[in-house]
Amino acid sequence: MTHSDTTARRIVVGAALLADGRVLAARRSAPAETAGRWEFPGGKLEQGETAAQALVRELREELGVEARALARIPGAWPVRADLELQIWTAELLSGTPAALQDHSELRWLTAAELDSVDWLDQDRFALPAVAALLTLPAER
Ligand SMILES: Nc1nc2c([nH]c(=O)n2[C@H]2C[C@H](O)[C@@H](COP(=O)(O)OP(=O)(O)OP(=O)(O)O)O2)c(=O)[nH]1
Repeated sequence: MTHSDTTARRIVVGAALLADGRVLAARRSAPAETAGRWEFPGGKLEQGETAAQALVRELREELGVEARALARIPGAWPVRADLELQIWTAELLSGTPAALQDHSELRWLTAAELDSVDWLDQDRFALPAVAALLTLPAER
């Protein structure tokens, strides 16, 4: 292990919350540099937390829902020198998402609508994978 491994980036997990062939996009309300841009709701992992646990906690805090992480979308994208974005698909267990904290608007987007909002730069890398998931035929 090198020195840079031991000072590894912190991880921010974004949730691609899927329901009825749509994914939830959230418009950030702060800070000024990113306000108005769209993202997958989520946040930084806290000490000792897995990405799946952080996702559940953040969606509870930010959207007021109970959700479950499903699978990680392959890839990791640098947000800053000390922070990298990972995106997981997730499903709603209960509740209706509301912009309680950190967001000014929520939208459920189909694959065709994914390009209709101004995503944060790093999130754009994950959009083709999200679009592919949204266009899969239903399992049954
Ligand atoms: N949550 C989230 N953050 C993203 C995404 N894409 C992206 O570049 N980011 C950036 C924005 C922020 O610089 C950082 C996450 O910060 P955050 O403010 O959501 O984290 P947090 O809820 O844990 O808040 P805090 O500890 O800083 O108070 O990652 C994304 O899809 N979701």
